[in-house]
Amino acid sequence: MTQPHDPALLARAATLVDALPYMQRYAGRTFVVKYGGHAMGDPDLARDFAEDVVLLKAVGINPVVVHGGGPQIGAMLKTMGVESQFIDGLRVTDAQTAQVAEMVLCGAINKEIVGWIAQAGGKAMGLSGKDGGMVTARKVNRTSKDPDSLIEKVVDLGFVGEPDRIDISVIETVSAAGMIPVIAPIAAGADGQTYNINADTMAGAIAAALGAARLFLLTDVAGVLDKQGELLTDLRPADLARLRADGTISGGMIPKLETCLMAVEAGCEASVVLDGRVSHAMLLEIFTQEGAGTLIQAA
Ligand SMILES: Nc1ncnc2c1ncn2[C@@H]1O[C@H](COP(=O)(O)OP(=O)(O)O)[C@@H](O)[C@H]1O
Ligand SMILES: CC(=O)N[C@@H](CCC(=O)OP(=O)(O)O)C(=O)O
Repeated sequence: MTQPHDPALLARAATLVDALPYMQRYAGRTFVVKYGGHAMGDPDLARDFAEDVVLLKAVGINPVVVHGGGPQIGAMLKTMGVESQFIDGLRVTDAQTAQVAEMVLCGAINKEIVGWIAQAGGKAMGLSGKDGGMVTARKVNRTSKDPDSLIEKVVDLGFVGEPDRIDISVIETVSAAGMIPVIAPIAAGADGQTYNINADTMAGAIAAALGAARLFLLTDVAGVLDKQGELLTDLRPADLARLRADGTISGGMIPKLETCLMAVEAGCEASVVLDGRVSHAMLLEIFTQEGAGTLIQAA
């Protein structure tokens, strides 16, 4: 028998041994992973993402995937000659747009992710907030101040919703059956109407309801960056308020961090903003001491 003295082989074994305490710590816990529409464009990254999720399941963690698909909804609407308007990062959604969002998110995208997970050797179950009555949505309204009169006006976003009530039994049943739930951010309201939900918001609410050990938001930057462009590795609620007040965070990062904060204040142990453009970023964050991205914890 040959002795494995090859340093490269020993390094591989060391990597696995280093991961052992993290596997033991998280076995049986739930991780909610938000996979955004921008990250889906690259087939190599999609394969790596599916492998990460299947690996988590194989070591006894319960991954729950919530996906977006904003660019794909936009592309479909464009072929129909419809332009979307966004307010605070939310797509103003009329009845036709809600129908297209449901078709794109619950159809092709959801099944594509289920397919990637199958390719990686896992079993996934595609769902939306409607399935099994998992999520009941309520309508979102925004207010804006009229610059002349300074009177607050309600801005109607149409059929944009946010989770109002979450029944976690469907997710738990699917996970307990050895499958990975893959959830599209569409839900019905108490009135039976279909609502389009921002995928970060959906993931945060589900992570809170499940008391998840981690909420991962995969995006297209290294994490939350300071004004010099350096990665901020650890943030607490007071830091977030300061970064917002001094303009360090803007645009899509504002609702993303609001979601992270809401999730940790409502029962999820920590949220992480991670670079979805980096292969296996999630494994590095979970199974190495160095971690990756920005970790957000409650005070
Ligand atoms: N301080 C910051 N650090 C990192 N990204 C920031 C910051 N402030 C604003 N952003 C912007 O937030 C974006 C991520 O939000 P968003 O575009 O909504 O992501 P996604 O489409 O993945 O949900 C980044 O691409 C970046 O342009
Ligand atoms: C209300 C609202 O804005 N819904 C989003 C849902 C998809 C989404 O959030 O996708 P990403 O994560 O890829 O951006 C939309 O219509 O684009």
